[in-house]
Amino acid sequence: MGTVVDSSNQGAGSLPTNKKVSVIFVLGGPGSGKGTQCANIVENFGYTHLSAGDLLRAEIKSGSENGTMISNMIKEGKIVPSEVTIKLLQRAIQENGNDKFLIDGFPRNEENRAAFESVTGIEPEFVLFFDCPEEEMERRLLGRNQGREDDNIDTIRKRFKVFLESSLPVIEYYNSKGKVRKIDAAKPVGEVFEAVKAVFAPAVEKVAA
Ligand SMILES: Nc1ncnc2c1ncn2[C@@H]1O[C@H](COP(=O)(O)OP(=O)(O)O)[C@@H](O)[C@H]1O
Ligand SMILES: Nc1ccn([C@@H]2O[C@H](COP(=O)(O)OP(=O)(O)O)[C@@H](O)[C@H]2O)c(=O)n1
Ligand SMILES: [Mg+2]
Repeated sequence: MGTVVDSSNQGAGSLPTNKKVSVIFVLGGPGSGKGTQCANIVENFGYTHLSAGDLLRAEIKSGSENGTMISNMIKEGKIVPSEVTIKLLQRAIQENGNDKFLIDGFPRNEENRAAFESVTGIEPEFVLFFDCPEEEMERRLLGRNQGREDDNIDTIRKRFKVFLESSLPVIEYYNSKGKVRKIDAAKPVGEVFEAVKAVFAPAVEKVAA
């Protein structure tokens, strides 16, 4: 597949159709509140929310040939090969009229990160990182009640391990590039959103004293 990267388009990315988009990666452990806060950001700042997990679950439901493989990986808390997830993300971006996207739960490992960058040419504007202790995330996941096959204690433990071993290094990578905006996600939803708003609100110019 051909990758079209317009080198004059500094900072923003290009997809193979050459649609120029601005992307924010929304990362954090399972249950840290990514989906909840993305809904708030959509309402207030005009982004389109793309959850990698939601796209994978929709792919299972659609009866796709990859459905069984995806379903087995989600039940084990494993990360689906990036070519599958990236195809779903690319399609969702191309089908949408918006040019501003929150990509939630992706990239989850180095393979996700490197493949997305080389296939799409997109670099995130920044990474929103929801930092939350495991005990709190566990409590939230066990109370989520969305009927998810992976919200059971065995799979939750596996997901935490994958987060520490594979996803945190991606956050570290972006941190070393100065791109991470870390949020204390252990607080109540409204307080977390206040911190999120401070990241999205346009910088106020400092007035010289
Ligand atoms: N700040 C918060 N305090 C308490 N519960 C929360 C908070 N944010 C989200 N939740 C709840 O925790 C669960 C997981 O949140 P969700 O947004 O689905 O997280 P993620 O997408 O990171 O897994 C949901 O039931 C949600 O309502
Ligand atoms: N980039 C991604 C995102 C999710 N997934 C799979 O989908 C599962 C659920 O992801 P999710 O983002 O919906 O989960 P939460 O962090 O919202 O609880 C993960 O545990 C992985 O099995 C993946 O394989 N690759
Ligand atoms: Mg989620």
